[in-house]
Amino acid sequence: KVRYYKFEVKYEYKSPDCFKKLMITINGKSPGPTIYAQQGDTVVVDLVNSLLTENVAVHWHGIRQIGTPWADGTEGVTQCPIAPGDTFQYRFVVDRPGTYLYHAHYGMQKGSGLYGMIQVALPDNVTEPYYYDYDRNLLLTDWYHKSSYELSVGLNSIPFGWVGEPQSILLGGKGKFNCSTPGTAAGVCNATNPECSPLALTVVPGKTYRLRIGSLTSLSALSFEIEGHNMTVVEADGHNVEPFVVKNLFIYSGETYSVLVKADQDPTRNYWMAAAVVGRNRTTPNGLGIFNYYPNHPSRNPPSIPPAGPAWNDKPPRLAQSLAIKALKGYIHPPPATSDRVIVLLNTQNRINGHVKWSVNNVSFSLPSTPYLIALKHKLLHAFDQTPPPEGYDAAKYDIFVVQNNTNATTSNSLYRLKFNSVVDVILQNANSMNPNNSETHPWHLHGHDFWVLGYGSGKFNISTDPQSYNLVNPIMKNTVPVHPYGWTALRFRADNPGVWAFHCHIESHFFMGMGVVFEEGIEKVGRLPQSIMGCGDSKRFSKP
Ligand SMILES: O=C1O[C@H]([C@@H](O)CO)C(O)=C1O
Repeated sequence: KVRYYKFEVKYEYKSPDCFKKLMITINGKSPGPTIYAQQGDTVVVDLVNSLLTENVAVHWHGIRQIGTPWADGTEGVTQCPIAPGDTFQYRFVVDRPGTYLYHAHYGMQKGSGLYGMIQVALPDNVTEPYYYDYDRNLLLTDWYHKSSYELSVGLNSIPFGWVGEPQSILLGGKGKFNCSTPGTAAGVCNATNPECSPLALTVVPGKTYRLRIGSLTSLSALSFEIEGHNMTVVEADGHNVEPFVVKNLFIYSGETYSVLVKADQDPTRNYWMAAAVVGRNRTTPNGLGIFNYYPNHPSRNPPSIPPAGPAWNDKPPRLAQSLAIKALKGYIHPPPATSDRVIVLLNTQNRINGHVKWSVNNVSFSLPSTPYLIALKHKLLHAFDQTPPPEGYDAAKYDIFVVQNNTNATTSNSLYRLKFNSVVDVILQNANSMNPNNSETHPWHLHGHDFWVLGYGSGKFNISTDPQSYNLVNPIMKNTVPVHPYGWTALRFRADNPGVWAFHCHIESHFFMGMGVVFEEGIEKVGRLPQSIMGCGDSKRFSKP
């Protein structure tokens, strides 16, 4: 079946957290419409760029784009940006059931509100290996009052202007900024604006809900909880997991989870839903919503104090959750026992020509003006740096626990070329940032694939001993995974999807500052590229019919 959507993308004044600012909406809303489809369907989205003076591109996060690498929506990698006034048609098959996301993938536009969720149902007559009465979704985001332009100019300036902590956390696009915060200009914040009434999720007492939770924060790692209720995690990034019960769910930007929640508490009242920042010293108030027991009024505040959330710097429970996620028996995709290539990616923050950057093996990523997919397919080899990026770093000499100068860091748009169908291991190695005693959590997202998560560890990855601890029995497959502070995360994937695929930190500002790499595989197997992706850089000449 074909699922057709028309998305009109434009700027509007909105007050999602009571503070009025320009934001990007889809058909007048943010989050945009949820895309509903069934496994095997073709999704068609006609994206109308009504931003007037701004380009756009939309990425379908978690959809592998098998056979349609040009529909991945990654500006500079798989397509030229969509110019104002243009309509671009995305057409792709959703080949796996589960919970996915979509969001802008052009500059730092995601942070302006261009995002939503994708739900892919099982084929008829196939049921989930768990029971629920109703299916709901919830998108978590963080929210800045400055425009994404102001934020990106700061990041690119000397001296460096950091984006700082967001002003609000939004649940389903709604939050509540305290309008009496000092420095808030008169007239821009209105606490009684109905646009910022809290999100209410209405439940019928006694029923079990499958709650599909996705995070598309620009910066924040979150802990989500529903006051007084346990949640049973059953799905992660579209894969069934061995169920485990949590009181609070840690979720990083780019991840999705399904949890089962039973409305089994006192039905005469409502309960708080709360999302708290973790991993960074939080100054953002917790995002709140109402878990509304029918027939209580959805706007009736719960009688209790909202949950405070866990301490931001309590790391062990976060690592423990990562380690708890295992593929569900009966749904295990066994990984290949060995790999053909191991790429170690050292994540560092450093200064290049006075600019603060993030680098991978001392290379800070920049996008070429001709998208790689077009450059490689049409052999425009001058379009990007042909020097292969480093396979690793000098682990014997590098102390990950201290601030390092990394004076050899450079900016480059080179990419990793993978042998088609080879098995690749990627080790994400975290390190100290430019601030003493600080290492951050980075959620890394791979386009075009699901990867096996083979393991997590603390400290420096040891290539001769740590692989012995890999989980090759029931590892989960995911498309986004955290690398914890001063830790490592080991992934394996098969380079079997012809195309060019970004792999990057899903923190908007970190990717903007260079924290990413690109993989190419099987470019010769990619079919004829559509005209519609052309028109920028050296691809101008192909855009003429
Ligand atoms: O990229 C970043 O820069 C700041 C800080 O390290 C410099 O002010 C921060 O917290 C980041 O994540």
